[in-house]
Amino acid sequence: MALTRLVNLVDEPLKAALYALLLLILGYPALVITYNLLFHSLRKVPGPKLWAATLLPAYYNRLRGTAVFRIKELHDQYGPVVRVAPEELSFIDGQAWKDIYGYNTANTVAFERDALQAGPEEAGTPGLLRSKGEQHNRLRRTLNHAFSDKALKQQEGLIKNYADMLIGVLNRRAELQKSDPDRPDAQINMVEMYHFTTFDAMADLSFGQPLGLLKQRYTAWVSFLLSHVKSVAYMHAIARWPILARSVKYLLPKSVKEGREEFFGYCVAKVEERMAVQTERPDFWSLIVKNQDEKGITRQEMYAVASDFMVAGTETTATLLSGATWYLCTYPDKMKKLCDEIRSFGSADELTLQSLQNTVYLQAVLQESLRVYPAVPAGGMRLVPKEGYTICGEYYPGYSGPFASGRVTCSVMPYVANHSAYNFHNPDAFVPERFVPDPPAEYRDDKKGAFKPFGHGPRVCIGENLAWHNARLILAYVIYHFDISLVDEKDVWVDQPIMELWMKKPLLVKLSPVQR
Ligand code: HEM
Repeated sequence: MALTRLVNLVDEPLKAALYALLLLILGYPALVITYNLLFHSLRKVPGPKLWAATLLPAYYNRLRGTAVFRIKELHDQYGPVVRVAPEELSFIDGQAWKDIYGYNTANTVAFERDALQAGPEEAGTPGLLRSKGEQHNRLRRTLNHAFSDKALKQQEGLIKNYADMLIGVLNRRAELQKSDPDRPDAQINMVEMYHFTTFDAMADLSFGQPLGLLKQRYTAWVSFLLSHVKSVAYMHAIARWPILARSVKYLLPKSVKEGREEFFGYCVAKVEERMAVQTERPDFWSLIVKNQDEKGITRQEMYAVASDFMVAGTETTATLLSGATWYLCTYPDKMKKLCDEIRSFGSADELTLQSLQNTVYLQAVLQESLRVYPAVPAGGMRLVPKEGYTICGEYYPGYSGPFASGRVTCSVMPYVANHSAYNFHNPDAFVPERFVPDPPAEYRDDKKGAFKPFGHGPRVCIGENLAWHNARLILAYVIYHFDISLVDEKDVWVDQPIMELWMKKPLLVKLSPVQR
């Protein structure tokens, strides 16, 4: 009414312009929704109409940290492929890993990573996570030297040093817990402890010096990294709306912007300090610089890569260890089996990278932990090639029409695939036995091809071997030295939002040193 009165006050040409504007404001969304539902190239893909019509349900859930859980329910309802946004598809079949994430060959095409998911560029040049094509191939070739089996053997002493330090800190806390349980520093939050250990170890490998977290309990780095990941999740959501995409950087709160700058500035300074020193220590840069070919890596790329390693190689391993600890405490029979295996070693010195490679149950526990509580739960988004592609036997177009980005995004979300009864029997239960060489009959038909916690293809995690060694060593050390139980046995700790990564709560435990 008020609008009609306003329109009545103005003369005819202006009136016409106002009506046109009104039509545009109301008509454009109606046009987009009609197009998305009735004419879109993905209109026949199963899924709820509301999610297909607009971005709102997908990104409302992403911003609340509930998208992955909702998408799991949608797969239960609609099957192995679901249209989860106007131009986005989610798959859970193991074949989708090969089709979407596989290599470029004579018969297959490597899909490009959807850059919107990684947030804006910090370094002026992409590191490993954001690079594409030839630059990605070159960086991968150069950086592989730091992650080879030979490199890992050389790094063993360095990695063990941090596992030892962790046990030292836990011993002191366990003593306090016994003598004065009410002191705040008698609390043992295993999420924090694992973060400190993996951050210190990764900083030593990336910068030639630790952050000193295990010594000083300085948490700013860890909390910065988690808020950085959260900010990337927000920026990702904003960038999906083309009208807002260009202003993403400016929409960030000042504190987050400053935090990101500080983090990157620190990476630059530490790489510079490290490069000023001639050393034979087997950290990443010794191995990379010594072995690089003439194309090598630029200084700017080194800054970006160091920042990638600190983001990708720390929180992930700490998440795996935290998840494994909670599930083991929640399933005492599994904890007992693991204790029997690890405590059969004659001494802690016998726990080596090599000896732990042969521990069947420890390996099964870590695999099952990554299945039920995947460290990268939402996975990596990819763009369907423009000319379209066949995924799981069905052809999907790569052009999504005149609205939004025009590209079709697709992914396999590890949490969704791993918790689906389509792939796994008893999917929500923690059953390491499904990963031992001769699994119980009911788990023999599990579709293990759907389980790819480190991704697949040309962008598979470069740190996978390092992560396995690190996780085996740290968990074995903790189990060898301590009996662990939860402070609050009723709290379902894994009930946490996912903002790209798990927003982990503190995991408070009681520790008592093993009596031998
Ligand atoms: C449990 C531990 C870990 C898990 C579950 C994990 C998982 C993953 C996954 C799923 C990807 C692929 C993402 C995509 O396809 O878009 C990835 C990539 C990557 N990861 Fe890991 N990661 C772990 C530990 C590490 C460690 C220790 C490092 C060491 C530096 C690392 C460095 C990287 C890097 C640099 C990439 C990007 C690779 C590329 O684009 O070529 N990750 N990781």
